[in-house]
Amino acid sequence: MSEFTPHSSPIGTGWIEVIAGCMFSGKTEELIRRLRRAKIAKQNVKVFKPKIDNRYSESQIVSHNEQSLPSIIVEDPFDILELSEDAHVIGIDEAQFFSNDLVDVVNKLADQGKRVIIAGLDMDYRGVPFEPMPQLLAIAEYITKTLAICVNCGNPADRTQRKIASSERVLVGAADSYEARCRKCHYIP
Ligand SMILES: Nc1ncnc2c1ncn2[C@@H]1O[C@H](COP(=O)(O)OP(=O)(O)O)[C@@H](O)[C@H]1O
Ligand SMILES: Cc1cn([C@H]2C[C@H](O)[C@@H](COP(=O)(O)O)O2)c(=O)[nH]c1=O
Ligand SMILES: [Zn+2]
Repeated sequence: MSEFTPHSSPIGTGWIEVIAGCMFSGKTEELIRRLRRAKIAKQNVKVFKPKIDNRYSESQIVSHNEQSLPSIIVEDPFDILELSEDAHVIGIDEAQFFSNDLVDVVNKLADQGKRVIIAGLDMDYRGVPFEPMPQLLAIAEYITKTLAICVNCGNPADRTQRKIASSERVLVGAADSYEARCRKCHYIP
C-alpha cells in the first residue's frame, strides 16, 4: 500500500486526499491513522460519516479491526461545510454513501485552505465505479489505493464479493455479507 508521505505539506493552500479501495483493504484504518496524527499536531480535526452507516456504531467511524474515532453524523454533504468552519483537517468516511454534492463541498473546503481526507469504496459489488468516488479521485491532489487479501486465493484483492442475494447497490454490511476478492476470483452474482 502506498502511504501519504509527501516530503512536506503544501503551504498556504488546502488540499484533498482520497483513500480508495475494496472492503477490508484498510481505508478506515488509514483514515484514522492520518486523523490521529493531525490531532497529535494539535490541529482542529472534524470527522464525518453518513447517517446510513450504522454498522458498528451510530456515532463513531470504526474499522473492521475495531479501531475507532468519534464522528459527526450527516446526511447532506452541505452540513459538512457548515460544521467545518473552525476545522483545519476534515475526515470523511464511507464517501460512496454521499450524494455528488460532496464533490463541490470538498472542493470548497480545500479552497478555504483546509486539508480534506476522504475514504470510500471505489467499486460496488459488481466492480462498477461507485459515485461520487470517481469524481473525488479526479479532483484529489493525493490518492491512496488500498488492497485487501483475497479470501479465496491469497492474492492482493481490489474487489468486493457480495455473499448474499440482493441487487440493491446500497446494502450496509460487513463480513456477514461481503468478502475481499482479487480480479480472478471475483464474480458478479
Ligand atoms: N481479506 C482481508 N484482507 C485484509 N484485511 C482484512 C481482511 N478481512 C479482514 N481484514 C481486517 O480488516 C482490517 C481493515 O479494516 P478497515 O480499515 O475497516 O477496512 P476498510 O475500511 O477498507 O473496509 C485489516 O487490518 C484486517 O484486520
Ligand atoms: C461492495 C458494496 C458495499 N456496500 C456497503 C457495505 C459496507 O456497509 C460499506 C463499505 O464499508 P467498508 O468500510 O469499505 O468496509 O458499503 C454497499 O452498499 N454496496 C456495495 O456494492
Ligand atoms: Zn483470488
